Amino acid sequence: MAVLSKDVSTRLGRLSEVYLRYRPKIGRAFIFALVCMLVARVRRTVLLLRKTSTTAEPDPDTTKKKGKQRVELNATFLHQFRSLLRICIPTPTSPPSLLLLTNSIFLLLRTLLSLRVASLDGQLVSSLVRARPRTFLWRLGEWMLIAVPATYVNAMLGYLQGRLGMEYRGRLTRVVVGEYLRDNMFYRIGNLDERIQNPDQLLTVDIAKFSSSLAALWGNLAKPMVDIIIYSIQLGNAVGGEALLTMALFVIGSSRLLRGLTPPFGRFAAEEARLEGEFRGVHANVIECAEEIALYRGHDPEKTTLDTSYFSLIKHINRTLRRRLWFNTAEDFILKYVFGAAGLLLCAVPVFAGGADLGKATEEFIRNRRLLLAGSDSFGRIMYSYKEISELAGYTSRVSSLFDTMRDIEAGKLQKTLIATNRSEAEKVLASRGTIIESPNSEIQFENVPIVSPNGDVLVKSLSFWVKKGGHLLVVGPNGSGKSSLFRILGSLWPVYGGVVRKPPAKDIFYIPQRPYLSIGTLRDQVIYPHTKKDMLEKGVTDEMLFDILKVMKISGIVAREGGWDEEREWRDALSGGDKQRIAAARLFYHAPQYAILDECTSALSLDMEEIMYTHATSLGITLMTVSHRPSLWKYHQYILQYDGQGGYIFTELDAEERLRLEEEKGRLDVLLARVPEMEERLRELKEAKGHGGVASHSSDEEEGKDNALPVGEEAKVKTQDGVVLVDT
Ligand SMILES: Nc1ncnc2c1ncn2[C@@H]1O[C@H](COP(=O)(O)OP(=O)(O)OP(=O)(O)O)[C@@H](O)[C@H]1O
Repeated sequence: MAVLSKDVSTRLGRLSEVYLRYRPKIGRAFIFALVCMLVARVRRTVLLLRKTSTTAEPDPDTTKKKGKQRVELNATFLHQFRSLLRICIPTPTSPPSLLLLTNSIFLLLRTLLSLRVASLDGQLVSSLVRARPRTFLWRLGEWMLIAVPATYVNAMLGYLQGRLGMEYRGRLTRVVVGEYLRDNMFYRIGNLDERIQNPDQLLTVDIAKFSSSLAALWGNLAKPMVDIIIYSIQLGNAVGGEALLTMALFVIGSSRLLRGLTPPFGRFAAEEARLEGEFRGVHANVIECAEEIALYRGHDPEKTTLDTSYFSLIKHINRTLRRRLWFNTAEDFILKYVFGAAGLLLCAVPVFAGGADLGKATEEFIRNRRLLLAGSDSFGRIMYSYKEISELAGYTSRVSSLFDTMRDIEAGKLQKTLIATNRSEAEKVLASRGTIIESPNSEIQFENVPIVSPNGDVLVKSLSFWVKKGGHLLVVGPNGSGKSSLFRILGSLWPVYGGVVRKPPAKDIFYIPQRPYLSIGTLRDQVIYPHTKKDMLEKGVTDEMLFDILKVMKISGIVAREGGWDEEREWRDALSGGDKQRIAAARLFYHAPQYAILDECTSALSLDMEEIMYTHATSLGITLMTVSHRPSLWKYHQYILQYDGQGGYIFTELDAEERLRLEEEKGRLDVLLARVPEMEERLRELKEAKGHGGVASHSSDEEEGKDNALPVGEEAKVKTQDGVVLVDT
């Protein structure tokens, strides 16, 4: 037994002799193997991404399901990310590229400074162990000298990251807002499509989060990668390639384990952003409709809605926090303690391999330990970045969904739940397209145009009518029959699903809606909207002329009352309903377009103000298209488009004067007819009273007629009561 063990130990001794003799070569071979492994891994990833990125168009079915979209680090993410990145960093010489380059230089500087500090640390401890105070003081001085650039570099890194975030945000916001406000996209997103629920949240919070997350990505991912390579080379030289390879395998294994344990942070981030948007939307609604809610005393239902929305949000955040707690525990355990122990083992290799004196061994141990700590910190950052990239994927998916939806809407690919009873017919109608032609003679003409709501409801199957200059049109019909929808088509808010629409350019048609819109700005801005003061002056209009316009609508007093033309206020709350409608009328007079659509815009005006508005508008040469239920407005129109509410309509010339006279006649007759039973009763009573007076009955008709005649006094009574002649006696 003893012989055997002696034999084994001799062999081990020889083996370690061989190992020590060829150690540098073995180390180099292992480092080579490590590099080959890394290259193979990167190549495999790139190939996989290339293969999948060709089919990486976002899946509409997945994006359609609100809040349930898959957010993963896959080819779809890369595809969306690349599109957004092209906006954030358009060219290699654009300002964000230069900022990124500066950032990278500072990141590299920090790594080099860290290397120097690691080495200095080792030398400081070594001089302590060797009891050399002079060397110690020199090294300490050097250490303090390095601290100056090191602190500056750290501060610069924070500053550059912030600047990068702002640069990305500015570029994205400019592009998105440009698209959002082009061609009424803001209307179409909310009304014709249902994919984007809270564009305001996307445009403000989500873009900001995406930008800061993207700005942090470079520092959290690229820098640790560079660090790991540099530290690995340094460590490889110190502890040998074989130890490094063992460590690398260990790191790869545990990182896989951690990745497996990572919850879907991307989906969590996207869902949180969506719920935040909903919560914000409910608050915005309370602010917007404060007066109505207050007058209805609707605080309880509003509170319930707010509570429900907030509860959904915090429920989600709590769930995310719980998942984060378990993940952070596992992450900390693996990264700090398991890696720490492995690192200590690794640093101990050169010490046990022996040879060096105590001072040298201490110096190497401290330096290696420092390098290893920095390396594991970098590795930790990469692992942490995985979580951050997942969140970035969430924001990427949110911001991209806005771009994708806008692109689809532009191409006419809308997604909206159909409520129409005949779904297949609705789908057919929505899939077809009509023609819009700019009218050469500035006339408006609809030829067989269906009026279809965005939900696929066919309101009018095929509508044909025209409006010529001076031929004022009245549109009437039951509620919800499609009167306003006609003008949505005319204003290009809704698509034309068939037939031909001929119309003048958009600038020639002015719209005054049911609810007068008052913008954020000065009193002057309210009258000239959507013009600016500059436009107004270019048009040759002065404040005095605006004042005269207000005088027509008898609202010029508002200028003094509100503190002058340049006064800014929350006009929505500051003006009464009638004031708002008079301002809207003044706006019409200021623009004096060829055509004006007046959609129930005089409901808060008195009859005399209404008359002033209509007569002044016609005197300015504006052709009016009015939607109104008020018979008092009929006389201002020459044509009528009357919906029957069943999909049918009549378009005909309107003899307004005659119609109004007949209407008044009919009204009077209705009053008389309502009094007939009462009068009959009264006559019967009078007859009876006369009978009781002892008058004998006569057989001849003539006699009877005489007997039944009312006494003069009674007849007069009836006349006085009603003010009209009821019975011609
Ligand atoms: N953005 C929209 N999305 C879906 N459906 C809509 C939209 N806007 C209007 N509708 C629907 O289209 C139909 C016609 O609406 P429209 O506003 O044209 O009615 P209207 O005849 O002007 O009614 P009212 O006299 O009450 O103003 C209604 O059933 C309405 O619910």
